Amino acid sequence: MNLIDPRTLLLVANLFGMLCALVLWVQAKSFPADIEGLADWAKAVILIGCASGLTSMRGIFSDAIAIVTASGMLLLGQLLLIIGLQRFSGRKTTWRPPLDWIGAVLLLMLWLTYGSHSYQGRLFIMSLAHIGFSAVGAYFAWHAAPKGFGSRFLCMFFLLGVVVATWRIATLPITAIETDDIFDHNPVQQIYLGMFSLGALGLSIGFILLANERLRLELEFMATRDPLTGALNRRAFFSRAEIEWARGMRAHRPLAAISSDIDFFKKVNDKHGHHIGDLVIKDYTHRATRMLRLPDILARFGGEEFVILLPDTGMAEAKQVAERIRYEIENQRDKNLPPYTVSFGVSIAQGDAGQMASVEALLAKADAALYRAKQRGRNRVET
Ligand SMILES: Nc1nc2c(ncn2[C@@H]2O[C@H](COP(=O)(O)OP(=O)(O)OP(=O)(O)O)[C@@H](O)[C@H]2O)c(=O)[nH]1
Repeated sequence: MNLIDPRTLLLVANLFGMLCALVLWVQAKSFPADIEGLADWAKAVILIGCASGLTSMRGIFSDAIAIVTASGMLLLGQLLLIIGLQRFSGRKTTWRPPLDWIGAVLLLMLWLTYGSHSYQGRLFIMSLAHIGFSAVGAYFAWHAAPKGFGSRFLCMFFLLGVVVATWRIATLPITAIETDDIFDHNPVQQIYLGMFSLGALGLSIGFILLANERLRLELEFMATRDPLTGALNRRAFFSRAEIEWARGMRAHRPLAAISSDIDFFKKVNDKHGHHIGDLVIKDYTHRATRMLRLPDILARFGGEEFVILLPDTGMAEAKQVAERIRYEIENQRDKNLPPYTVSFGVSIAQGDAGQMASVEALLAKADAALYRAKQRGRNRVET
């Protein structure tokens, strides 16, 4: 029975696989350096493609090439998929036990080819190795960030690899005809080959999707966040603040803004160096953020200057928040950082139309209050 010519299917799937390798290669060259693993995947897909190509040359090339070398390339390709995923996830790469196992499998393959001439034995061993790699791949794909469609798609194709190889082992006894031909006309073998070829293609597409999702998140982060602290930048702050402003006005709810500035920050830099200055800025961001509620927005406007927006918050409460942060910064010191203090200026819009014209006007009032706090000795809250 001939469902579809297996050689044709293998050839077409490999061709698409090579195109995916090209895409992965271009991505590896053009994506930010911290998105790792793409080059490993490109190499892996090429290795797996070449292994399938050699396999399809059974009878033309010697068994040492068409069986043993092809199996070695296939296993190395599968290992590279895992290595690529480990790099992508920022994990330590594990070459060593897997390379030893691959060596052991190849010795066994040599014996099954030239010693016992067991086609079924070779299928069994290779399916077993495939189950192992696919299961590990599914684990890493599931845990890869971002946990979006790409990670799930990739995980599904690895799991499909586990299922297909398990099914192939389970059907070995009922297809136990010693044909010694990978392209035998047994439908189980044809489905296995087809699923295997499409599986490699699906994995490549999954990894491309995953890497693209990571890139999109990184670009989004770069466009909206301050790189030093991870706090919102000025542009992102205003787009969020406009929404809160409109919401507050419509519901007649107050909206508070707190401007803050680290005191004598120039001295911190001069005395302890720019690196410690950076750590102080990060420390302030981290600790102030921890003391805010979920709808509150903290943004770094540049240097040591920060703005906090508190939706649905009146003057007394906003002043309390600023005072709490000021007190915490002054009294709960990180022993590895120099002591520092922060000044605050608080302003609110009551939520009544006509009372204050815009977010900019609200911030200007908070800045004026901050200026007074600096004038009146720093390390204080003014309204
Ligand atoms: N380490 C570090 N320093 C920065 C950064 N951005 C700005 N600065 C420094 O922050 C200092 C701000 O100094 P000033 O504006 O004079 O204010 P100040 O010394 O904090 O004095 P007051 O605000 O009046 O209390 C400058 O020396 C800047 O070089 C940054 O990202 N990292």
